[in-house]
This record gives sequence, structure tokens and C-alpha cells, in this order.
Amino acid sequence: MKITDIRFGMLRVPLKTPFKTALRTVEAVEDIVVTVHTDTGHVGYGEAPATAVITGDTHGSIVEAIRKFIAPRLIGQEIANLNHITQLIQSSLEKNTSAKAAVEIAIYDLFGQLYGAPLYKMLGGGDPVITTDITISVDYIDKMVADSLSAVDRGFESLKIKVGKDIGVDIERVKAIYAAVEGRALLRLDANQGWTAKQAVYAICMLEDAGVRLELVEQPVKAQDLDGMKYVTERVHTPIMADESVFGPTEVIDLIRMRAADIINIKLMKTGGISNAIRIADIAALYGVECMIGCMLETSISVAAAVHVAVAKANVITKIDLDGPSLCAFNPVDGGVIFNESEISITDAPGLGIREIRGLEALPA
Ligand SMILES: C[C@H](N)C(=O)N[C@H](CCC(=O)O)C(=O)O
Ligand SMILES: [Mg+2]
Repeated sequence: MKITDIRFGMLRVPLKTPFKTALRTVEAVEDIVVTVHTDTGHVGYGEAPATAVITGDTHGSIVEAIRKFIAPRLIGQEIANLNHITQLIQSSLEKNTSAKAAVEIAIYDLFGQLYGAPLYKMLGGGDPVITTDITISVDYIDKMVADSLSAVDRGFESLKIKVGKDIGVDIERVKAIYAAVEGRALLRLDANQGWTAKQAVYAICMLEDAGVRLELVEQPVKAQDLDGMKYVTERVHTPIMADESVFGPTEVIDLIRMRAADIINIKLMKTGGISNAIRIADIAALYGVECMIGCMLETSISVAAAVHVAVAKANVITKIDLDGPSLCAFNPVDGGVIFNESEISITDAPGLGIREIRGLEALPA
């Protein structure tokens, strides 16, 4: 099975409700879809969101990175040589992790199709059913409480509460949600870099003292402020998780050795795809550090790939934040992983199992 062509499309899917974090507000998923074509007629699917505020990647940069730097190296390559292809992708240019991820996902999809096995089996196997949390956007307190109760009624047992807007209101937001859902759902907070280190310690200690039990707090301070992450991690009981602070394996090693966080959030769009996500999981396992696997605003194309990785690396990926498809107003994918609110399950279809993507707008090759 040899690569013959790489094509692009734009996928637009409205969100059920605006997604609001300390960094941005978004009303629709608008992602680049990559299809990798082969001489056997098999097609691999990948996806990349333009999360410029986190990865620096835009629609234009994703398409240009693939068109000019990645695709020319891959045409003619044999899918069976997976490690060689991932090395070609990763070394084709610096950064541009979302572009690399989209292409890698499509290549891994084809690798599974080549051997007639679902991707998670090619990655080592596991239990093909996992449970995700759901994100509660930062908003007025009453709205966040109502959204949290509605999520719990839909069966979500873990809520990822967005904070990081105003420290005083943030504390009240979390207290109100905790009181409303106590005993029915676990709470994770994600400040998306919105606090200073001292504010984070103040807020988390206030919540701890008030008896609010939090599963973890994600990325309390600026991405580059590793000293700030360490400062917070050392001063609170609640586990601290690094998200925007770590993209690839070497950054993860540095962060773990600094003891700057307790947990790592792996996202394919930060790692540049599946190969580095697996490396990070293996590194974390060596150090005895737990991981979450998360997503950006992505549909069930690229999130499916993250699900396969989560299943195969369940020994170390103990927390799942793969709610992108649940946030979308509809599922544009025919086939693939089944997203049913909090429960996500993988079928026996080869690769990612995607048959078709509805509503894809073709972009020039
Ligand atoms: C969608 C996911 N639950 C999530 O919250 N991801 C954010 C970043 C998403 C974005 O801004 O596109 C995160 O974990 O920080
Ligand atoms: Mg985060």
C-alpha cells in the first residue's frame, strides 16, 4: 500500500453551545480534514483544528505545512514502514504540531487498514470502551450550575469546569457547582493559564479549606511559567496537571524532572500526532506519572485517534477529556468510533473505521 496523494477539506460543525475558556470563545468547529490516498484505493483520514491561541497553528499554516513540507516527503512511501513515515513527518519542519498530527492520524488509520485491525489493537490492545468527562464553559455562575446539572443528568460523572477569568468569581463558581452536583460528579478545573501562581495557590487553598474536593486543577498559570507551575504544585494538596506547558516528549521529561506538575495532559494536536503521544505515555509510565488524554475543538475524526491511543495506553492514561464530539451539534462522520455522551466505544472496523465524512468542503490541492 503506497501513498499516492494527500488532499484537504474544510469541515464546519456548529457547537451545541458556545465554548468559552479563559483564552477564547468559539461557536463552531472549523477544522482542516486531511485525506491520504493510496495505490490500493484505501483512504486514511486525519483532522487538525486551528487552535492558534495554544498551538500557534492556523488554517493557512496547517495547509501550507502539509502541502509544502510534509506531503512531498510522503508520496510513494509504503504504509507498512510506519516508523519511517512518522520520522519523515516529525522531521519535515519545526513546530506545526497540528499539521503533523492530522497527517500522522491518517497514516495510522491506513496502517490499521493494511493489516485489517482496529488501530488500538495495532498499538497493543485494550478494553475498547472508555468514559469521558465534559467541559462546562466559563460563564455566569447560575449558567454554569445549570450546565453542570444538565451534564450530570445526561450521565456525565466527571465535569471539567473552565475557570481563570476572575479569581474571586472563580472560587464562587466552583463552590456553587460543587454544592449542586456533590456526590453525583467529580470536578476537574481548567484555568487555561488565567491565574498567577499566587492566585492559584490562594484559590485552590480556599476551595480545599471550604471542603470542595477537586480531582485536579489544569494549567493554572501561563504556559511558559514552569516555576509558577512548580510553585503551585508544591503548595496545594490538589493534583496539578500541565496542559499548555508541555507539547512534546522532551518538554514532558523536563517538567517531570522539575516536579512542576503531578499529571500530564496529552493532546495529539500538541504532540504532533500518535507517535509522540505514545512516547509521552511511555515516559510518564517510567516515572510513575499519570496522564490525561485531551482534545481541542475536534470532531470524531481526530478524537477517534485519541480514543484508540487512550485504550492502548490505559495503564498510564487514567483520565479522559475527549468531549469534542459531544460538544458538536452533529456528528459529520459515518463509521468510526461511537461517541454516546460519556461512553465512547471502538468497533472492530480496521484502522479508525471511518467510511465517509459528510459536508466536507474541498480545498485546492
Ligand atoms: C475540548 C476540551 N475539553 C478542552 O477543554 N480543551 C481545551 C482547549 C480547547 C480549545 O481551546 O480549543 C483545554 O484543555 O485547554
Ligand atoms: Mg486545558
